Amino acid sequence: MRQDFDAIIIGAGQAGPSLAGRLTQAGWKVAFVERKLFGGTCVNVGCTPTKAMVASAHAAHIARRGNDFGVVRHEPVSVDMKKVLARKNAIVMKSRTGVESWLRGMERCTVFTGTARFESPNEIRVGEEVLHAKNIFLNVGARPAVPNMPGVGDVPFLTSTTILDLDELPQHLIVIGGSYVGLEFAQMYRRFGAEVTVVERKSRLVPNEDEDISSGVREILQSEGIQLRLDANCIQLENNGGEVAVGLDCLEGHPKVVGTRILLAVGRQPNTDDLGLSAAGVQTDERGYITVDDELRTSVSGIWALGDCNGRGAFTHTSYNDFEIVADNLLENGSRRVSDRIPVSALYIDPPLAQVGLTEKQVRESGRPALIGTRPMTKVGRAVEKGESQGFMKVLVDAESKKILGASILGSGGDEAIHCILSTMYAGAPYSTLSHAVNIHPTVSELIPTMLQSMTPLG
Ligand SMILES: Cc1cc2nc3c(=O)[nH]c(=O)nc-3n(C[C@H](O)[C@H](O)[C@H](O)COP(=O)(O)OP(=O)(O)OC[C@H]3O[C@@H](n4cnc5c(N)ncnc54)[C@H](O)[C@@H]3O)c2cc1C
Ligand SMILES: NC(=O)c1ccc[n+]([C@@H]2O[C@H](COP(=O)([O-])OP(=O)(O)OC[C@H]3O[C@@H](n4cnc5c(N)ncnc54)[C@H](O)[C@@H]3O)[C@@H](O)[C@H]2O)c1
Repeated sequence: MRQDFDAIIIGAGQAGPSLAGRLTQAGWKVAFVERKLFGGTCVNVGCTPTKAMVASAHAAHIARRGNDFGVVRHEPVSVDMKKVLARKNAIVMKSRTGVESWLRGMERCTVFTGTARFESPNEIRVGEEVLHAKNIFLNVGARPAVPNMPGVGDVPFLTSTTILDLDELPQHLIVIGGSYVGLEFAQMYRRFGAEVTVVERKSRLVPNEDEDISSGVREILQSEGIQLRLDANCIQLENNGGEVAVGLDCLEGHPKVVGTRILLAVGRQPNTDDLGLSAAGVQTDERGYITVDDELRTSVSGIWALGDCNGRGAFTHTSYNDFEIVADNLLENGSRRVSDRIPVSALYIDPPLAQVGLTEKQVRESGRPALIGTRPMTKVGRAVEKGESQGFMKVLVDAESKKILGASILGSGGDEAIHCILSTMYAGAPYSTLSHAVNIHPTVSELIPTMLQSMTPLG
C-alpha cells in the first residue's frame, strides 16, 4: 500500500531525528525509517559506549597510579569486564530509548522499522509498505570496513562494534589500524589489563596528523607498555592453534605477532550498498559515499544526504551540523554551507589529542607566510598539578591576516581547551583577541594566550 508524506528520513543517526523534529514543527508530515538501533552509531556502537569504557579505563589507570598522589593501595588493581560492560550498556540504553521514544511520540511523524530501499526517486520500500514523498533525506551512516586482507576469512576477528560485547579480558589484543578507533581501544584494553600490540601499515600512528603529534601519541602509548608495529605492509592473518597470529612485513621486529584476539580498526564504509540508489539515480563516488554539493543536495533533486554517508565528515558534530545546514536552508531560507565548517576533532586516548583547522604540514604545503607557537604541557600548571603533563600544544597563524589557521593540543583537557581557539577562528578575529584574553588560573586554556604571545616565523 502506498502512503504519502512530505518527507521521508532514512536513518536515526545524528542528523535524522533532529531533522524530523524541525520538519514536523514546521508542519511537514514525515515518515521516519530505522532498521536497527535508534541513535545509530554514536549512541550505540560509537562515541557513547567507547567514552563510557574510556572512563572505566581511566579509573583503573588512576587507581594504579594512586601512589603518585599519596593514595595507599594494598591490593593490585583488577578490572571486572562484566561490570564495565553493564555500566556502558546502561548509559547506551538510556540514550537509545530517549531517541526512540522522542521519535515515536513526535506529532506528524510516523516511524517505520525495517530496511529502506529506493523504488524510484520519490518512493521508498520498507517491507510491504511503499512510502512516497517529494523530499527524501538519507542519514544511513557507515559500518566498520573489513578489508580483503589475506587470511581474514580464516580467523575470528573483532570490529569496533563486536568488541563492545566482549565481556572477558583478552590476554593479548592485536589491534590492526593505528588511528581513531584502534588507538582508543588499544589504550583502553591496556588499562583494563591486557597485553596490546598495535599494527599500523604506515610509518607512524595517526598518519594524517603532523609528525610531532604522531611521536607524542607514540610516547604516551609506549609509556603504558603498548607494543607498536609500524610500516606493517603485507599483513597476513593466521589461525595459530587456537591463538591468532598476524604475519608482518615490517622494517624491524619479529615477522609474526601472536595474540588471543584481533581487532580490525582500518576505517569504515558507507551503508549505501543496499539502499537501491541506482533506482533513484543518486550518484556515489568510487568508495560508495553519496556525492553531495555544498548544501548536501545529492545528484537528484529532492534527495539530500547527511552524516557519514556523504563522506564530508565522519564525526557526530559534523553529522549534526549537516542537519543544521539542511534545516536552516530549507525552512529559514538560509544559505549555510558545509565549506563554512572549520574541521575539528578529538581522539580520545588519555590525554586526548584535539585538532582544529589546518595541520602544520598543510600550512607548510600552502606556502603562505605563517607564525608558529608551541608549549609543552609541562609548562601548564594545572596539568602538572594533576600529574598529567604528557604532550604539548601548538598553534599556527597567518603572518599577514593574523588569523589563526589551526592548532593541536595533545594533553590533559585539550578536547575542551581547543574550543577557545575554535571560537576565535569562527569569530574571524585576529590572534591578538585571544592573546590579550585573561583566562582562568589554573586551567589548560590559560597557557593559550601565553603561547600566542611568543610566536616565531614558521621556518
Ligand atoms: C568506535 C567509534 C567511536 C567514535 N567516537 C566518536 C567520538 O568520540 N566523537 C565523534 O564525533 N564521533 C565519533 N565516532 C563517529 C560517529 O559515531 C559518527 O560520525 C556519527 O555516529 C555519525 O553518524 P551518522 O549520523 O552519519 O549516522 P549513524 O549514526 O551511523 O546512523 C545511521 C543509521 O541509519 C540506519 N540505516 C542504515 N541504512 C539503512 C536503511 N537502508 N534503512 C533503514 N535504516 C538504515 C542504521 O541502522 C543507523 O541507525 C565514532 C565512531 C566509532 C565507530
Ligand atoms: N574520537 C573520535 O571522534 C572518533 C573515534 C573513533 C572513530 N571515529 C571516526 O571513525 C572513523 C574511522 O576510524 P578508524 O580508526 O577505523 O579509521 P581511520 O581511517 O581513521 O584509520 C584507519 C587506520 O588504519 C590504517 N590501516 C588501513 N588499512 C590498514 C591495513 N590493511 N593494515 C594496517 N593498517 C591499516 C590506516 O593507515 C589508518 O591509520 C574515524 O576516521 C573517525 O572519523 C572518531
